[in-house]
Amino acid sequence: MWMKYLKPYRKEAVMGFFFKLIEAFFELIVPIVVADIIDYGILHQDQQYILQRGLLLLALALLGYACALVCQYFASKTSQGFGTYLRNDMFKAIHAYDYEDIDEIGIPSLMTRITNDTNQLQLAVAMTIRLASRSPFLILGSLVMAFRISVPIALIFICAAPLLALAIYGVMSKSLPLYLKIQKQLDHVSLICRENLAGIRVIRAFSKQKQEKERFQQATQKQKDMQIQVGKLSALLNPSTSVIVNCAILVILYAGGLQVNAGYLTQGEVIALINYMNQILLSMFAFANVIVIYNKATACYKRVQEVLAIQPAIQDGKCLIDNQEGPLVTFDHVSFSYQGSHALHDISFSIHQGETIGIIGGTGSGKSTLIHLIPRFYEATQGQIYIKNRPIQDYSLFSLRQMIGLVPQQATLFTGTIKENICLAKENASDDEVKQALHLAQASFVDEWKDGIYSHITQGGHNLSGGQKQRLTIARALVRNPELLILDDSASALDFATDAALRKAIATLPQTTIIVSQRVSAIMHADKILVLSHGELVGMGKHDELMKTCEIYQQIVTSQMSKEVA
Ligand SMILES: Nc1ncnc2c1ncn2[C@@H]1O[C@H](COP(=O)(O)OP(=O)(O)OP(=O)(O)O)[C@@H](O)[C@H]1O
Repeated sequence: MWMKYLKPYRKEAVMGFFFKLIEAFFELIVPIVVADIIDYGILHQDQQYILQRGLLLLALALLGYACALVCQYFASKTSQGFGTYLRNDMFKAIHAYDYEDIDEIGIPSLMTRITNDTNQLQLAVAMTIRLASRSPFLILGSLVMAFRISVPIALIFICAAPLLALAIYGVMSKSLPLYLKIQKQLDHVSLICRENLAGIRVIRAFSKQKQEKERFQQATQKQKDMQIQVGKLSALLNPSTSVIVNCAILVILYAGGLQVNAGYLTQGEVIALINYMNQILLSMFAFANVIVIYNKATACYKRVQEVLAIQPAIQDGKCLIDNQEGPLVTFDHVSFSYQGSHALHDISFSIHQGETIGIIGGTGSGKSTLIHLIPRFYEATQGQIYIKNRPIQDYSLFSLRQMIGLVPQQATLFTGTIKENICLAKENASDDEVKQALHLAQASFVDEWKDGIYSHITQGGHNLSGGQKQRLTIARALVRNPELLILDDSASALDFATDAALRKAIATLPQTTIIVSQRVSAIMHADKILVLSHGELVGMGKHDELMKTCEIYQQIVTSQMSKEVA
């Protein structure tokens, strides 16, 4: 997977790698130049030489800095490009998901995966370019340089380097699992945060601020404790490695001193060896950091891969909806379960063109599930659904969904103007068409606003009342003149008068309509009423027929209509 997303940026990645190696190469030369200054410039009091070498050091530093900048540029370009490409692909994959897949992973998890997890992978890419090449190069380079200066002293390096690696490994192996736990705890903290921000009105309405603050405090406290624990462990790293490095430097000084006295080494070379020792230590630290990032990235990689691996089970058909005769929708012994739990059982009915169908039933009886099968948000587990006498799977999803104007139970609006929200259903709807749809949906309140249909809707439609939001979503479904209008309990926030006016307006339209409602008054005049109970179709017919034949319908009517009708 990595390679697919890195492929378009491979030139940049190679360039970044290359410039980082040049920078490391300059770093390796510095101790030699310093040694020259000590051995020749200071020994012979040659100020000209010291100045020249000093300028060379400055030039090396500037060149190194320039290379680091160029590498940073290419690393950022590669990692940002990689992240963007990956995120776009994930977004595309999520949009193709069936509802079932979305239910399974969950929206908060999808959000974390597309934001945090991809960021972590992006960081791993950048760090691979910036550090993964530099650190091993510097460690090996320093060893080679040490061997070039003095083989016996280089043997001290050979002993010290594995000890250093061991000390770093010891601390890392203990702290890495903690880093992963911290990452999970961070997910938990952000989940509480998101839940609280999204549900702030509910929390205030039930005066649950204190409990929520405590819940948040507990989560952040746990995270703090874990951070301190990992901090304590990491704090061991410095003293332990310093002891090893300083012991090694002591031995280098002692053995180097003997070699200087014997005339095998110069003072400058001893200083260079000490510098190389320090470089090995710093490079090992940097490499350990890369390993931490890789470990975090591995966990994220799995989560990202899961998102990309899901293949939608619902396949697109090829046919377009035409003007064929026959019932618009037919359910033939349809059953449906959510991951094994039954929601609909053996449902059969037909809806003819131009009819108004009412669906009623208790909470959780399967009303929404039933209508979600018509646009193929979910696929029937058993039985067959036909649209105009053709199996629903034959139709292209686009054509099928274009035919339907669905007003979901929860009114969802997007940031933008009212017109932009309405035009979601019909891209090029004119102002007049939008106004007409608003008028039909009893949303004429928009006319009274200063900016009319160009009034702004804030995120989630928070500047509108529940009833206003519902009417706008109804207008959105109406603007495209759908062949089949489905209202899923979408007038629940309207007062009785507005609800009645809305039904009257809709009844003047030629399209087929399905009204799902808990209110008998909303469906009692329908051409056919379906009564659902525990996922079963327990009654079907007109109001008067059901009053005689369906006990559950009678119960619903008596519980609701005693005051209104009787
Ligand atoms: N996404 C889902 N995953 C798992 N189970 C679900 C899901 N949606 C609904 N259910 C279950 O399926 C059953 C039918 O739910 P459905 O939403 O269709 O009922 P409903 O009649 O529309 O209820 P309401 O009138 O309260 O909206 C319920 O038992 C519910 O718990």
